[in-house]
Amino acid sequence: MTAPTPATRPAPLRIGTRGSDLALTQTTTVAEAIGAASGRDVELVRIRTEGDRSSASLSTLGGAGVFAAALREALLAGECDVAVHSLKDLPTVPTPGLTVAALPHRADARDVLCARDGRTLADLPQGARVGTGSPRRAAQLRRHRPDLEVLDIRGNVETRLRRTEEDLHAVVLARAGLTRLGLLGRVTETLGPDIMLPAPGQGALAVECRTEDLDGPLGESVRRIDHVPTRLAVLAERAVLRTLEAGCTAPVGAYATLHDGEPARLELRAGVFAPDGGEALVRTASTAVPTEADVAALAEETPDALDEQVWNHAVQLGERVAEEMLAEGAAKVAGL
Ligand SMILES: NCc1[nH]cc(CCC(=O)O)c1CC(=O)O
Repeated sequence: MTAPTPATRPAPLRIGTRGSDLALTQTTTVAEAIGAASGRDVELVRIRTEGDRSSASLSTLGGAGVFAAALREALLAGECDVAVHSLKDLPTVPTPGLTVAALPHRADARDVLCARDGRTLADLPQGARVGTGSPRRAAQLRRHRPDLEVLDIRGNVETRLRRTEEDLHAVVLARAGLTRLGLLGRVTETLGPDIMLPAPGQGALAVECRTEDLDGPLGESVRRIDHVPTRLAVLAERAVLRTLEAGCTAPVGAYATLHDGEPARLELRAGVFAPDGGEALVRTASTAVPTEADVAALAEETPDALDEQVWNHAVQLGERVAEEMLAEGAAKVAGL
């Protein structure tokens, strides 16, 4: 390869990231993908966030998006050009001036159990102590195993895993995070969506940039790593969360999958769970969506029609399911 002359080579894309091991591996993967897809140089910029500093319980920390807020401020202030977030930690309310330009291919969205002695949820000892900081996971654990003692835990993935060698029998974590950290060996059971409905957007990353950069070379570079099936699925999942007016720590789960065919079908399962594990309201629904090939053709010919002809199908599926759930008392069940 011949190096372009320095005068014409654009400055590296500066990609903002949180400093945790998980955030760094995630951002490195995205940075490499953008670099490979666009041929541009990329560099990582570390941004410290309140969520990383505080050891307070996640559900008591200043509300939605503590992890995302500092990264977004850095992006708006021009300290970086692109921010990489875990989608499930991103509030559904849009930030003026910022746009999620790419949702790359998502990893396995499911939750997993990491237990002592290779145990599964069904064969944990009576009254076992299980750690999670997530009201959604706690409610579903109690639903299947009312005898468990569910403890609120915090900290990064390694810290939480270590507790299974100390005072806990098990912890529940996102499979995607363990995959990225090379820690899949610690998984003793992958929990299906019928047992543990994942958080909306779990396993997906969101690549955000300033809206003003969308139509330029930066937007063009980032959009290359967008993945249609992921975008469809997470739009439906997050529409559930938004319509229920629930935050990212509410006991709400949603999981959508795309099934091939002519037309393709997007299937959504959504649920709200009473914190004590007593009640649950779970609904499934599906809708026809254009095939990936049709979406690619539209993106080429009439990109302005994508919202109307593609993405709205997913959003409306999520809204419809959430509205049905609200009519059946979802807000009361989940304590929203
Ligand atoms: N809330 C913390 C968080 N944010 C994203 C992930 C994992 C990866 C993902 O879901 O994208 C995790 C850890 C976990 O829930 O186990």
